[in-house]
Amino acid sequence: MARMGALRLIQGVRQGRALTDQPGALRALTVADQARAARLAAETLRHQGRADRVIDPLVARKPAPQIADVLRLAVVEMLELGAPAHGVVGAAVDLTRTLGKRGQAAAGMVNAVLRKASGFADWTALPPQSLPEWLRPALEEAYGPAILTAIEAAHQQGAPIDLTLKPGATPPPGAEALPTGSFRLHGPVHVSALPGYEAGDWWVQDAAAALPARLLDAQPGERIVDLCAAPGGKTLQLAAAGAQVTALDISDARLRRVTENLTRCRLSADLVTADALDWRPATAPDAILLDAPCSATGTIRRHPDLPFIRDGHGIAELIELQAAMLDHALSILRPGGRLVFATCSLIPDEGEVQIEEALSRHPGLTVERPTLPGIDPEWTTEEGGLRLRPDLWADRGGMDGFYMARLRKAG
Ligand SMILES: C[S@@+](CC[C@H](N)C(=O)[O-])C[C@H]1O[C@@H](n2cnc3c(N)ncnc32)[C@H](O)[C@@H]1O
Repeated sequence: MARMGALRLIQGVRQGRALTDQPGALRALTVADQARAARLAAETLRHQGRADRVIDPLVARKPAPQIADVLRLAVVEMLELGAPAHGVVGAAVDLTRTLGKRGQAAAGMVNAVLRKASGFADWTALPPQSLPEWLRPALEEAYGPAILTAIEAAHQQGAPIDLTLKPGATPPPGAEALPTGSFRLHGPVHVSALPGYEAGDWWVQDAAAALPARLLDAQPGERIVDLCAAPGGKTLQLAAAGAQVTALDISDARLRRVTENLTRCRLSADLVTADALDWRPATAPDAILLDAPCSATGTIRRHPDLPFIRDGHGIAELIELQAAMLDHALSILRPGGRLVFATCSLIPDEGEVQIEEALSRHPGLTVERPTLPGIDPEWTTEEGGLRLRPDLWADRGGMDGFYMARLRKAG
């Protein structure tokens, strides 16, 4: 059942739907099978390029798309996840037979190909899944071929679970303390069963995603606006620091997640559903966090479906939206106040270039260079921002791609 569920999820991705946005695909499965299906689908997409390198020389002609995905699922299950070949091959043949006439006809081929594939010896030596053509050239230009390859290798590794702790809270047993203040859990974890979850002592947040709020350095009693707040990881950090937080988002549904997170963590903030492009507070805030909507290309290691469901369209509009949000945010900030701009993107036009252009549009605006614990000076950029990439901290399990900069408005 889990394999059928995984195949359905992958078919959804082929039609442009995110893995996490297919509520119907796994409805008939047990909770355990849903988890297995989701993992199998994600790992198959993460390793699709390598699976194809194993399969392509073994097939006489290109299989139909659904059959190709059955082959990929089985190859990844055997060679990456270490499942015994006998069971996987049999299940893949059965699954193929359920796929109508074309499936009935392909069952023998699937059996033969997978039997051969199960003996493939050099799986770990195969190059990782390449980034798609809509993204690869921009990243190659920005970082060069060696870093691009390291980024692709980091995507293949996936992502551990990082936690941000409330001040004074204790991390769950076995969590590794990271230099920037987050804690990291290695291996499969059932997050809501861990000590401290019910008490709201911590929340899940990638170590890189925790840095924009640290860079803002909220002080107790300060009025701070989190302009794109949902689901609320950064709102929780600002509220935990004792600031008076207004958490704004355009999506009511997403703001409900912020409420749930605040409630679990026994923290509070004022929630506002509004468009960050025209909302004006009654009193100018001391500081603003602008975690702007972006291409999310820094999160591919967590979302291996992203390269397949996007095609690069819409990025130019996002870049315009980010600049407009930045201008409006500066207009509502008090004179002398600070603003952290952040995006979980690897594309410089959504990061470094936004800040360079904002500086030229706003005379008197300055960048304050980051001086946070655990930050490598090499991560600081020319204009004074922080560029984080998935290949950094490779020996520790990487981090999400992010850009952030702290701006100071003229007094
Ligand atoms: C990158 S996410 C924010 C993540 C959040 N800061 C966190 O740490 O959990 C971007 C958010 O911007 C919101 N958004 C998009 N356009 C917006 C707009 N015009 N005004 C306000 N929020 C907007 C989206 O609904 C989304 O929740």
